[in-house]
Amino acid sequence: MIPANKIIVALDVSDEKKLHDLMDSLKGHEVWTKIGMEVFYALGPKVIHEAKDRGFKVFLDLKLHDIPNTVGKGIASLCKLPIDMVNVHAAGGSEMMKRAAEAVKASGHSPLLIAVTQLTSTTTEQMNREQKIMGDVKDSVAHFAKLAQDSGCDGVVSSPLEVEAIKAFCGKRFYTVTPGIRPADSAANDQKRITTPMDALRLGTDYMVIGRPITEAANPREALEQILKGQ
Ligand SMILES: O=c1ccn([C@@H]2O[C@H](COP(=O)(O)O)[C@@H](O)[C@H]2O)c(=O)[nH]1
Repeated sequence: MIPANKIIVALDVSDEKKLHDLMDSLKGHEVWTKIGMEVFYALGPKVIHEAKDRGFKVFLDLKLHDIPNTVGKGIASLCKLPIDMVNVHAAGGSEMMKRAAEAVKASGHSPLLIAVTQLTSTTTEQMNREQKIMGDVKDSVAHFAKLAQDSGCDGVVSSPLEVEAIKAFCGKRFYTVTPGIRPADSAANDQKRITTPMDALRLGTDYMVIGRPITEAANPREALEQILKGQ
């Protein structure tokens, strides 16, 4: 069994009716919802209120990555919304993450500040070739996790495959938020560093982010309930 409050459902749609139907289909389960670029850019900040009104915690996943001043002020604006988690890209650097952390603190309601390490769609080979970061992707993730922790973030986004390394490096209380979750019978799509929900749980993830295996299922509620049962 997987505790519902460890699951963050990625509401990656741009159609308003589809969004409402999805949120309604999840009602009654203690899952979080994730508002990402697709839905936020299409429908705007009201979607956060709509998720909160239905009783869901909200992870606003806009992955800010810009100069420190812009990110600090951007995070300050986002913290006026009733969000429970927000994020930046660790590759933006320590000064940028520190400004984001200061903005969260100053906001008074303190959503968790999470930094993206290496996207779960990135392989070691791609990272070596395109980013010119040598070595294994796990080492880069652990490096960015420590940088994020030292800069005042509460946790990181990584694949479940890196959770043990992050916890060893940053301590058990540093949060891990892990997309790249695929039930055994689901397509990987563009995700590269993946595990099943049960393996993510065994590896010690704090929150697992699941999108298409639920949102593109014929019956999203049933798909969620299968995952909760550990199937
Ligand atoms: O490294 C990352 C960071 C964020 N994501 C986001 O998570 C969901 C995953 O959706 P699936 O449909 O389950 O693949 C999506 O919103 C991404 O933007 C990520 O996948 N990897």
